[in-house]
Amino acid sequence: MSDYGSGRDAAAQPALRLSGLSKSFGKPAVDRLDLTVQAGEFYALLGPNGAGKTTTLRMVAGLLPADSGEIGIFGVDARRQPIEAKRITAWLPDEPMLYDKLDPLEYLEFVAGLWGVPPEVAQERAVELLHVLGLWEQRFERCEGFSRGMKQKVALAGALIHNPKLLMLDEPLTGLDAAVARQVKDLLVERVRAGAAIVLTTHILEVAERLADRIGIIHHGRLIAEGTLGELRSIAGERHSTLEDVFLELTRPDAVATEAA
Ligand SMILES: Nc1ncnc2c1ncn2[C@@H]1O[C@H](COP(=O)(O)OP(=O)(O)OP(=O)(O)O)[C@@H](O)[C@H]1O
Repeated sequence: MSDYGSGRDAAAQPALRLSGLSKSFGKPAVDRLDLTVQAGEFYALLGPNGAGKTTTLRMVAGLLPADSGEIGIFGVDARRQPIEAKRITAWLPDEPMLYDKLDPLEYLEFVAGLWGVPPEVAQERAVELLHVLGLWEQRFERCEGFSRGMKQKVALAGALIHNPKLLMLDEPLTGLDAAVARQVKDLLVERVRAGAAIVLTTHILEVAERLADRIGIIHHGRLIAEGTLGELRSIAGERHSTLEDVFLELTRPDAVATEAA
């Protein structure tokens, strides 16, 4: 059974449904974006620099007000019920901020407190996350002395401490060495298997190719293609065999928008 099921209504709803989501900073950054991700699905959101990925994730996480459109998270209207939506959503920014004077255990205790997680539950989850992410030995060391990858793992643990059902992860694997990246990937796959949904942005196309159930390509704030790797290959044309080929074909400046646009 799913670890995340909380009644029939939540189970029947997509984990994330964006409809006509828009945000402009003078010019459109996200432009009438429609996107649906199901529970138990690993979704990779790809796009060139400045395509609108981070802006999209920040709106879903409730950190940036949308200009228009709808954001549904397991049936919760995130624009009208932001607190309820945040309770079930994790947000990992591309450059996470930690409280450097805290050690990982203290940090997780602090974050769990913000979410109102009961201390005994928080303690159990913190122990598990620190073990899974290979941070147990460093649990009493201040984060200020940590490498970037270690800080990234502490931030990820913090993002997961309230057992969110939807994980919005902005470049979670960038800059991690192979061993650390493997730990993080394994943890994410395990969460998806347990019924959570993940939306992950990455410029590492191999990550999307290997992990994602579906891939969306965003360009100029619009979803220009979406599907499994096989489906994207047929959209781009059969001669494009790798995701890199497909991505470069679909996002080249003179490419014609596809059916997903
Ligand atoms: N706070 C802001 N103020 C003004 N413009 C912004 C702001 N945030 C994003 N933008 C603009 O919105 C567009 C989309 O940016 P966004 O950060 O969402 O892209 P991205 O796909 O995440 O890019 P990258 O892959 O480089 O991280 C860009 O043109 C960017 O300059």
